[in-house]
Amino acid sequence: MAAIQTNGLTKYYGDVRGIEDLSFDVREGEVFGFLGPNGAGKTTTIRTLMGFQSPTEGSATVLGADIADASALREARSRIGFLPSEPGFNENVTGRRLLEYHGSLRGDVRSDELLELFDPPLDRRVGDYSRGNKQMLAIVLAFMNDPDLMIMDEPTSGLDPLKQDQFLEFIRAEQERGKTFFFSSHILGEVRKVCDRIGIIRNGHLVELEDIESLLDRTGKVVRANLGDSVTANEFAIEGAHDVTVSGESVGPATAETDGGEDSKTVSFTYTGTYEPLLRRLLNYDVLDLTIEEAPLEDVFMRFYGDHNPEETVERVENERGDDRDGGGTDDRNTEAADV
Ligand SMILES: Nc1ncnc2c1ncn2[C@@H]1O[C@H](COP(=O)(O)OP(=O)(O)OP(=O)(O)O)[C@@H](O)[C@H]1O
Repeated sequence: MAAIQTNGLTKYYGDVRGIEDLSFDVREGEVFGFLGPNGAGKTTTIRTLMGFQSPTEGSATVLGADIADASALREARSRIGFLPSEPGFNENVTGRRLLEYHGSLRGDVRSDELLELFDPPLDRRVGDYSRGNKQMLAIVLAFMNDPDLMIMDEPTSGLDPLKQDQFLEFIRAEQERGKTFFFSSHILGEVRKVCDRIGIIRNGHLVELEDIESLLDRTGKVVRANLGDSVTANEFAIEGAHDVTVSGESVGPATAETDGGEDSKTVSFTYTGTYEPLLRRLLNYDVLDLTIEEAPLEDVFMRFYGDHNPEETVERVENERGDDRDGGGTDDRNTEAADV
């Protein structure tokens, strides 16, 4: 059974599209990253899956419970942890009080262990917490009853880089214990560290769904080299190099015919090939500095989906996915808001 299954899930806010026709599944035991730029529909998806709002059309199950079935969803939620993007706490009480309160409602089997990793100042008023401390408290509250499925909306926001890494490491360890994760992010770097598969959402549509390695292979790397010798764009017209730039000025895609006429010692481009030809080419130069990094997510969108009509992209993805669907779920329409 899939941990999460959506079928044509759609949510409109009046005339405003939140999400449209989302169909995907999250398998038990996997870490699934849900990526998209601001306003893409990530929070809408999560809030709909949690039963906080009802879909306009389509259906979904979470740990087997139909999100339109309030009592089934309530029961399933005892095994689901939720980490919202902006935890809304009662700011007048201490963290410890909230911990006790949540523990009495949902159970507490591991807050001591969690507090060793994520350590908000429990005896202070939550209203005096920094954003990072609030997020750490939210993490402890979400995990303290040891849920099987964790749904998280931008979970690392507010955490400093060290805590972010610690949190991602924690996710990996939890996955080893058989836990399932569905989380939204707009940071490709963080999802690549932990996710098995990712879905990319844009303008409310799912435009990509695949395992992380395949996506990164297609995305390519951003290469930037400072050379001791002068270079022109044409010299890096190797297969797999895109948008070769010298001196910070784009000269367009490199081809054998193209030579931007630039004379510079810095070259940068996106590269989608294997490393060997790239390194061979670089060996012809006196390389003073070299960085090879993942492309920012926004660039990924621009490269693959920049001018495309989302509907066309969705059609392509659907065709590519073909028989990859389980086909479960119901065909409920216009369901009532779940009472959770
Ligand atoms: N309560 C609401 N009322 C009206 N429109 C909404 C509401 N919530 C979201 N929307 C709209 O739905 C679309 C998707 O928003 P959503 O918050 O789901 O995106 P997101 O991917 O989570 O963005 P972000 O990363 O900025 O949080 C946006 O156009 C947004 O303006």
